[in-house]
Order: sequence, then structure tokens, then C-alpha cells
Amino acid sequence: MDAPLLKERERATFNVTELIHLLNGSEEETKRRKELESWLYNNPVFRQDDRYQISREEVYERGLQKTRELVNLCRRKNIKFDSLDFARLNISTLEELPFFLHVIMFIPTIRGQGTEEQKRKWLPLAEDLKILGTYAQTELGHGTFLRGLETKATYDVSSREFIVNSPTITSMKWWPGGLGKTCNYAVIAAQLYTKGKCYGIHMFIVQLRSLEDHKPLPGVTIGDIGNKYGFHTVDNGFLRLDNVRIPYENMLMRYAKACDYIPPVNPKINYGTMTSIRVDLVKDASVILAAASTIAIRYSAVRHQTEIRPGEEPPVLDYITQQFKLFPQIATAIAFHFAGDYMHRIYDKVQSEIFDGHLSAITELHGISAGLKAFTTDTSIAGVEICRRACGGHGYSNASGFQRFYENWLGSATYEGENTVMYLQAARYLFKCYDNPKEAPETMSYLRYPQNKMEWNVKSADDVSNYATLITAFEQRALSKISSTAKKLKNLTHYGMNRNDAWNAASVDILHSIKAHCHYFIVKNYMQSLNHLKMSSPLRQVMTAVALLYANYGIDEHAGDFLESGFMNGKQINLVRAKILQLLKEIRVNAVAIVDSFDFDDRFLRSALGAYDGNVYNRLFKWAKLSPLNKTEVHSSYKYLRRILQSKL
Ligand SMILES: CCCCCCCCC/C=C/C(=O)SCCNC(=O)CCNC(=O)[C@H](O)C(C)(C)COP(=O)(O)OP(=O)(O)OC[C@H]1O[C@@H](n2cnc3c(N)ncnc32)[C@H](O)[C@@H]1OP(=O)(O)O
Ligand SMILES: Cc1cc2nc3c(=O)[nH]c(=O)nc-3n(C[C@H](O)[C@H](O)[C@H](O)COP(=O)(O)OP(=O)(O)OC[C@H]3O[C@@H](n4cnc5c(N)ncnc54)[C@H](O)[C@@H]3O)c2cc1C
Repeated sequence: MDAPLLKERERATFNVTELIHLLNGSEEETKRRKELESWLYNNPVFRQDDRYQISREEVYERGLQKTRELVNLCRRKNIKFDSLDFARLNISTLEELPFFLHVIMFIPTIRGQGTEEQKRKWLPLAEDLKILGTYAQTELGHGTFLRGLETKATYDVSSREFIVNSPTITSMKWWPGGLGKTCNYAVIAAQLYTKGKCYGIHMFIVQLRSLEDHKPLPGVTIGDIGNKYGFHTVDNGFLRLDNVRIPYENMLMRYAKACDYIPPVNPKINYGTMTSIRVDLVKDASVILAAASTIAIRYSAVRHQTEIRPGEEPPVLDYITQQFKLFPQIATAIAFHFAGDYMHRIYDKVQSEIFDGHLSAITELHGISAGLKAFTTDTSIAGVEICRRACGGHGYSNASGFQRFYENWLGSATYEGENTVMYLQAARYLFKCYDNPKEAPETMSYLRYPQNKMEWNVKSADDVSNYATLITAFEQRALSKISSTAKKLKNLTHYGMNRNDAWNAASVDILHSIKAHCHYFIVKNYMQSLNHLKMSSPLRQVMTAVALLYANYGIDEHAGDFLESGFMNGKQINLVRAKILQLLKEIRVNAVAIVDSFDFDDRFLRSALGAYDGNVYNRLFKWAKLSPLNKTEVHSSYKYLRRILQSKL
């Protein structure tokens, strides 16, 4: 092992294993996760060393090979697709496999929106992979505005069938994962028409390809939409349906009935699958940022460059600017880890209420999950890029491992709800609660108390080491934004603008308000989670420093908001900045040990810069030699080079 990493690990002031178990939930959870990973990583099919030297078709084919291996493993070990074990296996592959949508959206939609009879019919087929489905909702012309989707499902009373049709080119389904070449079924979101009337979006099970030879069925035009930023293993596809007939029973009718139409108690229950993925994405944001931080911190501890004092070339991690870039990323990854735990707890609670027929909490769940999905994905996407840039030239190499995270994770700002739209949806709920504070849920209870122009009682750097004062700071910042925006909305409508136009006119302020609210929620949840957790005092000291860094860094990053709220003054902002420098120094000794606690296997990171042993340069050289251009000493294209060299200018 590279000496610098050895020394870094020896200096740690806490027990890494204790933090590994804390982040996993328990020692048993850690053991189980590592056992599952070993089953994957010891299988050569999951190799990735030549990932960037093969074609898109080979990448897709590899994806199917991995799918086959993963499915065989699940069958051998009796791991169900809706189990925590499967979720762990999925994240460990960190590759969106072609059948990914089958598991995370097709099956859950049937489970969530099918009648008992429909579940009995379709779930065994889907869980046993007798059919492979995707979630086909987005169209060429619409992804966000679901009420604007054009695909039609017209009920033919005489034959008790639905005629599913793509009436225009913009109504073609476009983007669904696995749609292009993999899936033979889909849940299709379509406008239900019966007896000449439109009843809005409902979900329909449609067979797309033959189960015999996988050829598209009559009336089905289908294919891959072409190369993208990432998700190369996934055949995101297009689909045009030309009056395809499906049985009446293929409309998912847990909440609505087609014949003599009975509407769902809450039509948004049809949006439930999207909510479940948004909830998952909050924890995924933590994993992605923790992985990127691991690479950047380990590399920064090994990379020696230039001088602080003449004659001494230190590890770049000793530069305060490098710490200022990277330590907040570690803190954010841990903050989002606890936010993800919160989201899953809330989701499970609301799901059990929904299965008991109570749909009232779905609006609150949507309001919270939409906001946190947008906030955590936006922040973590930016954080991965900060980690990459902090690794200089080698961060730009595919050998760094960053591209694999970055190219797939970039999509998270768009899929499962474009982030601006999600922020605005969350804001819609936030301002409703602001207008009716008594109905505000626990996460928004601070809205019940009007903002009192309190002064932040901070006189020294030590005062910004107090969770309560920091939580109050974020609360007051959010309240200040929300109350001034509410005033603006009120004025706009007071002077004659209708509510929708006023909402659009104030939407930039609304965006700032919801972001401030999400930030407040993350800080509060982070600190309260730490307070509830049992841990040794050396570990608590480290976790406290990291949490304080997250909050103080957030104040520094948005100093204008805190000053504008009148809650803080310039002197106090300087105290916050002094505190940040003190925390960077305190965290420095444990930086490598903290990322070791994220406990990523080298075969997950696949990074020459972030490997556990820190042996960066030999790994980089070994990786470079794999380049196809190095198969021969003189490349076959030399004939062109020779002409250039011999040509007369
Ligand atoms: C490791 C990496 C892994 C990575 C794993 C990656 C997987 C990638 C796979 C990607 C899959 C996809 O992208 S699948 C496709 C994802 N597509 C989307 O997310 C579409 C986004 N658009 C929408 O959700 C909707 O159009 C939305 C913007 C909410 C507007 O809907 P409507 O127009 O019907 O509603 P509005 O008129 O605005 O009224 C809003 C009201 O509806 C309620 N409402 C809206 N949505 C709701 C919901 N989901 N649940 C409950 N209630 C909801 C609001 O609370 C409001 O309630 P009141 O205030 O009380 O009225
Ligand atoms: C990798 C990937 C995988 C995907 N997988 C699937 C899948 O499996 N199944 C599926 O059905 N879909 C899938 N999608 C599609 C995805 O869900 C949509 O792209 C997404 O919902 C955004 O919709 P859109 O593309 O129409 O963007 P648009 O909504 O057209 O966004 C364009 C711009 O308009 C802005 N905008 C739109 N509406 C508003 C508004 N009301 N207020 C303010 N600004 C607004 C947006 O903020 C954005 O800046 C996938 C997409 C990607 C990238």
C-alpha cells in the first residue's frame, strides 16, 4: 500500500469499522452487503476495465450478459426483486441494466395500481421474467406535462377492448428504459376515452413483442433512440402504436374502473411509481457523491504537487483550497445519507396507509419527495464535478472512474421529474402549508410560527458550533424567503393578476424559497439524526465536525440570503468563515478514514485514482496500455501520417 495512505490511516482518531456499521445501519447489514457484493465482483462478467474501449452495441450486449448473471444469482440465492438485497445488488453494479425499468417501475406499477386479480395474473409472469416490461409514459412531445400526453386508449364497448393509438408523431413514446430492444411488454400511460369522453391518464399493459421470436407485434413500431450522455447499457427507446387492441382487463383498475367510468379517489395515485423512484434517488445521491469523494480524497492524499514551504512537495490534500473543495462533499454525502433514510421511512409509512385505502398523505409525500429529489440530485451532480476537477488531469481520464458516475448521474436532474418542475411542485405544497399553517406537517411546522425578526445570538466562532443556532439560522433564512415571496404573490393577485400568472411571475422567488426550505430540512434532519444515534465519543467528535462543516459551509455559500433575512450580520458571516477553516483543519487528519468508512469495494469504484491501496501511477499506466491504439507500436493509420510528414506545404 502506498505509504501516504498508510500514514493517513494510522493518524485517524476514530474507529473506521464503527462508522461503516453506523452508515450501514448495523454490523449485520455491513456483512450482508459485503457478501452480496462478493457474489457480483467475483464474477468476471461484471468486469469494467475495458468499458471505454468497446462499442455501444457491445456495451448493451454486456448489459444483457450482466442481467443474465444477476438474474441467475437472484434465483440461486432466492433474492426477490423488491427486496433490500436486490436493491443493494443493483447499486453495487452501478450500471443501469437493460431490464432495470422492469424491476423498478414495471413491476411496482402493477403491484401498486393493479387489482388483486390483475396482480395474480401479471406479477408471477413479471417476477419470473416470463415477460419483461418498461414504464412508457414520456412522449416525444411531452415528458413533464402528463395531462398533455397524447397517446389514446379508447374503450370499445362492443368488443370489451381498448384501442391504444399514437395519433401524432409527438405522441410517440420516447425515452423509456429497455423499450428499444429489450422489453416485450410495457405499462403505457394513455388518455382514457370511453363513450366519447376523456378521463385523463391511466395505465395500460400492452404487449409489444412476440414471446416466441421477440419480433414487434402488428401495429407496433419500436426501436432505440440512439446514443446519449450516459445510460449506454440501457436501450432507451421509441414506440409508436397504430390502433393496437388490448383486452379490457389490461387497464390497471385498482383505483378506477373504465366501463361506466369510476374515477380514482385521488387521480394522482396514478403517479405513485414516479414518487417511489424519487424517494430512492435521495439515497442514491448520497452514494454517488460518497463514491466521488472517496476517489478525490484518496487521490489527493497520494498526489504530491508544488510546494507550501520551499523544498517540501506536500500531498495536495494539505492545501486549504483542496480541503475547502472536498470536505464539504463528504459532509453533503453524509447529510444526504440521513435524508435518504428519512425519505424511505416516510414513504413506507404512506405506502401502508395507501394499501389501507387512505390516500390523504400522498400530497405531502409528493411535496417532500419532489423537493428533496431535486435538491439532492442537483447538489450531488455539482459535487461529483467538484471532485473530478480537484483531481487535475487524471480526473479527466476515464481511468479516474468519475465518468461512469457522472454520465449516468447527470440524467437524475431530468428523469423522474425535471428538477425545476419538481422544485415548483414541492413549492406548491410549501405555499399551501404557509397559507394554512395549522395543516402544515411536521417537516413544515416552522411555518406555524410567524417569522419574528430575531437576531442571531452569535458572538464567537464557538457559537457556530451549536446545532440549535445553526438550525435556527437555516429556518429563518427559509422563512424570510417564503414570507417575502408570499407577499409578492399576494400583491400580484391584489393588483389583478390571476393566481397562475402570479405564480409564474414569482416563480424565480418561489424556486429560491423551496431550495431554502429543502436546505433547512436537510440540515435539521442531519443534526437530529446524529443526536439520536449511539456512537463512541471519538466518532461523535468526527461526525459533529463534519455536520458543523455542512451547515457553516451552507451559510457561507448562501451568505447573501442570511444577510438579507436580517437574521445575521457581516461580522457573524466572518465568524462562520473562521469556523469553516477551523473545521477543515480538524477534519484533515480523518479525511481518508472517513471515506474509507463509505466502504466502497475497488471493483465498485473502478478507479486508478481512488483504489484502496493508493497505488495510482502503476494503475494509470496499466490502464493506458489497454488503449486500443496501443495494440501496435505503429498504428495502422500511419499511412496518413506518413503522407502528412512527406507532403510539401
Ligand atoms: C443509481 C442511479 C439510479 C437511477 C434510477 C434511474 C431511473 C431512470 C428511469 C426514469 C424514468 C422516468 O423518467 S419515468 C417518467 C418521469 N416523469 C415525470 O416525473 C413527469 C413529471 N411530471 C409530473 O409528475 C406531473 O406532470 C406534474 C408536474 C406533477 C403535474 O401533474 P398534473 O398537471 O397532473 O398536476 P397539477 O395540475 O400540477 O396539480 C398538482 C397536484 O397534483 C398533486 N400531485 C402531483 N404529482 C403527484 C404525485 N406524484 N403524487 C401525489 N400527488 C401529486 C400535487 O400535490 C398537486 O396537488 P394539489 O396542490 O392538492 O392540487
Ligand atoms: C436517462 C433518462 C431515462 C429516462 N427514462 C424514462 C423512462 O423509463 N420512462 C419514461 O416515461 N420517461 C423516461 N425519461 C424521460 C423523463 O422522464 C423526461 O425527460 C422528464 O420527465 C422531463 O420531461 P421533458 O423531457 O419533457 O422535459 P421538459 O419538461 O420539456 O423540460 C424542458 C425545460 O422546460 C422546463 N419546464 C417544463 N415545464 C415547466 C413548468 N411547468 N414550469 C417551469 N419550467 C418548466 C423544464 O424546467 C426544462 O428546463 C427518461 C429520461 C432520461 C434523461
